[in-house]
Amino acid sequence: MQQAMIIINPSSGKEEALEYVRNVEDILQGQGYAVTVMKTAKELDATHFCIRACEEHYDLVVSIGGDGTLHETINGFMDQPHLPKLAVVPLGTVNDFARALQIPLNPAQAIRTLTSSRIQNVDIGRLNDRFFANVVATGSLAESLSSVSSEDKSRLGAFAYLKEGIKELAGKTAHSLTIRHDGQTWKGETPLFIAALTNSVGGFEKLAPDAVVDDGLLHCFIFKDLNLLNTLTVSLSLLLGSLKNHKDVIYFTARNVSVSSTDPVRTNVDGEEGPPLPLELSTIPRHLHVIVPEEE
Ligand SMILES: Nc1ncnc2c1ncn2[C@@H]1O[C@H](COP(=O)(O)OP(=O)(O)OP(=O)(O)O)[C@@H](O)[C@H]1O
Repeated sequence: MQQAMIIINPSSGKEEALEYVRNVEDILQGQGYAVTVMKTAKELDATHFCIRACEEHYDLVVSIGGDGTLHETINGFMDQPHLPKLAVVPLGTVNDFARALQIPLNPAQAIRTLTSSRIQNVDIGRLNDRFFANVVATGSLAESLSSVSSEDKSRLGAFAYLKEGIKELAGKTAHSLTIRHDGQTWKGETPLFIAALTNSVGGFEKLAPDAVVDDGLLHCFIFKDLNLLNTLTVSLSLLLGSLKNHKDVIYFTARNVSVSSTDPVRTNVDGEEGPPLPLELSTIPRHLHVIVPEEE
């Protein structure tokens, strides 16, 4: 019999996660799976549960929660010879991974995706000794992103990040970063560096419109300068999907990127606070096997 593990964060979204578990169990049992439900109680539980699913040769892991739960879940896949398929029921406020894969943001509809026979192979990102699913950001603006409140994210969606960013611009100076890729080195002051695996970052689905989930590439943006005036034009470019053409933005793609600084600089990884610099970033192409909706 095939085995499925449901990893659920009961605190995700508006604490409505548990309502959906019965539904997911019914669908999986209807497909012939023996189902194990694992509820997270604290940080890293999802990683430990997923490691167990790999070691015990589960066929499927279903992550029910926000991007934070998904991030912890995929880190359970690290260095595992057996990888179960992955399914996602998004319950967070941003849900970049689901957006990038056209998994419905409505949980009831996302659950119906579990009956799909379509598997999408998806790149995973490596950051030092851990994985990421969507994005790594660093610089003084990225530091402020970790402090965006859940209330603001629920109320304002992606614009919560713009609000926090604009507030931050008034107060802080840019850090000096060294960014290396493909034999090239960029050195300079920047308030924000972003490396995205998918098109959707912070809920902005057009931030990296050229990013395809299985292109094996990091889509990187260096913001050369963000004063209050050009932030307006950068924001407009962000909404229109033309950020890479903005005069104050450097865009490049790479398979390997390193970022360092002489300053102590923090990072934001998949929407949560990440490790401090230095960073070694790379991709593992098509490493995840994700259940996605059937093509229309
Ligand atoms: N039972 C729990 N109670 C509180 N926090 C938990 C629990 N289980 C896991 N966590 C932590 O909650 C963090 C955030 O979870 P997640 O991102 O899934 O939900 P969210 O905060 O609702 O989503 P979003 O960030 O999109 O708003 C996880 O990274 C995890 O460490």
